[in-house]
Amino acid sequence: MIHFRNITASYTAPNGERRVVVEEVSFDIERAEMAYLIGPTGSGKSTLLRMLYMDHFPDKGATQVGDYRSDQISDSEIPYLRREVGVVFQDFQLLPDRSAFDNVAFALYATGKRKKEVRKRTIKALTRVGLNHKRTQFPHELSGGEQQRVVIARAIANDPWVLLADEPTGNLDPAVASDIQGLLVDLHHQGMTLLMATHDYRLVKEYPARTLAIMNRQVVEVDPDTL
Ligand SMILES: Nc1ncnc2c1ncn2[C@@H]1O[C@H](COP(=O)(O)OP(=O)(O)OP(=O)(O)O)[C@@H](O)[C@H]1O
Repeated sequence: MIHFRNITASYTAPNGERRVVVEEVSFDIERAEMAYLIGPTGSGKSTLLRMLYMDHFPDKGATQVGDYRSDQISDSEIPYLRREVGVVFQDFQLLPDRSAFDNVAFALYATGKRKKEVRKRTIKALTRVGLNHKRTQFPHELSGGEQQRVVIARAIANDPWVLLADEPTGNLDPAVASDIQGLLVDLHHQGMTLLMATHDYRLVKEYPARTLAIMNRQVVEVDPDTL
């Protein structure tokens, strides 16, 4: 499960001024649950996700992801936490000079897996996203939607129990965005915990799920039908 417990988070501007993003926020995401995170630009959606893969730490309170707590985790444990957490961003961040296969395999080699295991997991992940037949192609030979499928394959190759998606469809045409959202929802139906930051209320309505909104530094539950 995921816990946000009394989280206050901020950034310090170059002039030293502290800008509070969220204040005294608490909520939980159960294992195998799906939830959207919505809110205006700059409201703190990415910041909440970053606090789950421990790329940003709260000033007050603690986040918990599985067995890892932000106030107890050591630097050396962070890579282990990140094996349990798949992350998908809007900008695909694929290596341009590597094939789809190698982009996924690269992430697995980084965790010290052997060649045979890497190959097995890479093919499994590319098959799950429907792109194994294009595994030898380079990112520039793939459409935006296909590139995002490779990114999702890379994120799930380590079999994480939770997927954090930050505007994963933000750069895609509406029809392709729906396809990718459908793929993420399928993964959720297969048991993946999914927390997704989005601006795209159309997708929230198309694939309704628990919806959390950041408003005035707080996180509140909203009814997706009212969006
Ligand atoms: N590294 C940083 N240093 C300083 N301020 C930051 C940093 N990252 C984010 N911020 C500020 O924190 C606030 C929250 O940013 P965040 O990216 O979490 O919002 P968001 O809801 O994800 O926005 P968007 O919808 O535009 O992606 C914004 O005011 C942003 O300018």
